[in-house]
Amino acid sequence: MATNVYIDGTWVPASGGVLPTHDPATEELLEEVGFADASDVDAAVAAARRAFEDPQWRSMPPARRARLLFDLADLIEAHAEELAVLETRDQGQPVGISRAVSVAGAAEHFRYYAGWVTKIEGTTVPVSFPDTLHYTRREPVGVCALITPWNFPLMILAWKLAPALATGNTVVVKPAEQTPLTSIRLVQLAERVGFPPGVINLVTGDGSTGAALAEHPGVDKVSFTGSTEVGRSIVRASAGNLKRVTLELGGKAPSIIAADADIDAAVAGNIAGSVLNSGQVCAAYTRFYVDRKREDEFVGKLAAGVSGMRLGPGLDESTQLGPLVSAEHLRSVEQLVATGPSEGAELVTGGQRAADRGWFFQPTVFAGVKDGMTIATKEIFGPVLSVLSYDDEDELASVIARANQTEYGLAATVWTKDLAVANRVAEGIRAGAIFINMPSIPDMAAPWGGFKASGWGREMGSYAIDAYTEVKGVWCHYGS
Ligand SMILES: NC(=O)c1ccc[n+]([C@@H]2O[C@H](COP(=O)([O-])OP(=O)(O)OC[C@H]3O[C@@H](n4cnc5c(N)ncnc54)[C@H](O)[C@@H]3O)[C@@H](O)[C@H]2O)c1
Repeated sequence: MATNVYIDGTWVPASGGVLPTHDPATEELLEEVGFADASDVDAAVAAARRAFEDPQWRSMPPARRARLLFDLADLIEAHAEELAVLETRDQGQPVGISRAVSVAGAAEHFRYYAGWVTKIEGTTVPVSFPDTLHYTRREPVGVCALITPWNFPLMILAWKLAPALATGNTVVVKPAEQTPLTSIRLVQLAERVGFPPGVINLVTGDGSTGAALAEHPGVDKVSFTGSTEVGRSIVRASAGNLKRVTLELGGKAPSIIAADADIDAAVAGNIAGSVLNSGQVCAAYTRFYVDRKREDEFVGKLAAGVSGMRLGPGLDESTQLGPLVSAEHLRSVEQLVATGPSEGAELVTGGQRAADRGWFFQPTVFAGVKDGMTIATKEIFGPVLSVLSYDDEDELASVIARANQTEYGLAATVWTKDLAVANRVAEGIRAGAIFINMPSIPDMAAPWGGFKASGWGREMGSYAIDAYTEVKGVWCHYGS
């Protein structure tokens, strides 16, 4: 079954063969899934188009569409443990994170957008043309390609699928090749809920499958979460028919720790905000700008905190840090970490692969990091924390300027008891989400997305309703 793709309500063998997916904790082959080629993508897009035009979906009463999404949320919860274990086996994250963040987050996302379905309203507009009523309608964009990454595969698919369906679109889902299993399972659950055939299609495959979707003239919108580099190629590929494009891309979030911060709370919160899922988080805090007066204390406690964390397989309930997702990603983290000492940073703890078997990497802290160093500028996407420093709070403007010296702008955080400092940082940092005295946590009701090269558009809340709809203005002349 896993080697099949889901097109027009039927599981059919993929035309491009199979792709392996591995358990990152053991390196063992977990399963082979279908490798969809361009002909599968064609078929999936055609099915999504037919379903989009079919009155069975197009004219489905909103309350019925809402019911489908509520039912899917319930079914996810009914299969919560199975999904959590599957996510951990495929992705590596500790099973507690799979339960509390990935699965619970996915179910709540479907429930939240189920609530929206019956509340997507237009407006009336007081146009100056005489005897004329102007009103707006919100209509679905059409066929949406949902292309997802490997770090939170189930939850990020929910971020896209729930609002896309809530607004009446049809979709072709393309999960990351490293972690396709929970996306396949989610689509199987959606099938049981009773979405009409063709509303949801799934093509597993690698970047070539994603590229075929991004280029396809039958796709109206691409919603992509992944690397900034691939995001750029999606924009280029989408130019042909000027697809709508939403991009959630990379990050290099700064954390500013003021002299008056409660250092114990700042250390705990920054650890939570940086090494969750072994740092494979787009909004992970990675650059720590600490007032020099508190630097030694902060570095010491940060290093003690991360080096005391339990590394292990995600299925072990006591594990706090799981493996990285793949051998390739482990190599990339190792290479970037190696630049730290060679460019003059002080390695305080970690810095090495943590086991011979499984793609584990030690949580790593560097001190004495300078702004231009590779570890302070490149997205590492691993448990690697770089501490920089600044001289005193009069320099807040310059700290903000240094924190802004990055192509990214997804998230940032500040740790202080002074509300004026907190709000100056919130105002000055060019990023889509600023967390004051707290770890970075997305919430389905709040906008999520990046400034600069961290992306285009916003997901979540009412912003996702905007992202998956077109606005139509209707002019109605009723005079003689
Ligand atoms: N901003 C956010 O909300 C957010 C959330 C999670 C992850 N991310 C980012 O995702 C990245 C890690 O994920 P990744 O390594 O899976 O990203 P990636 O860009 O390598 O892959 C993401 C997806 O795109 C597909 N893909 C690859 N090449 C493609 C192409 N040319 N055309 C179309 N699709 C293509 C992949 O198969 C995969 O499904 C990090 O940069 C991280 O910051 C961002």
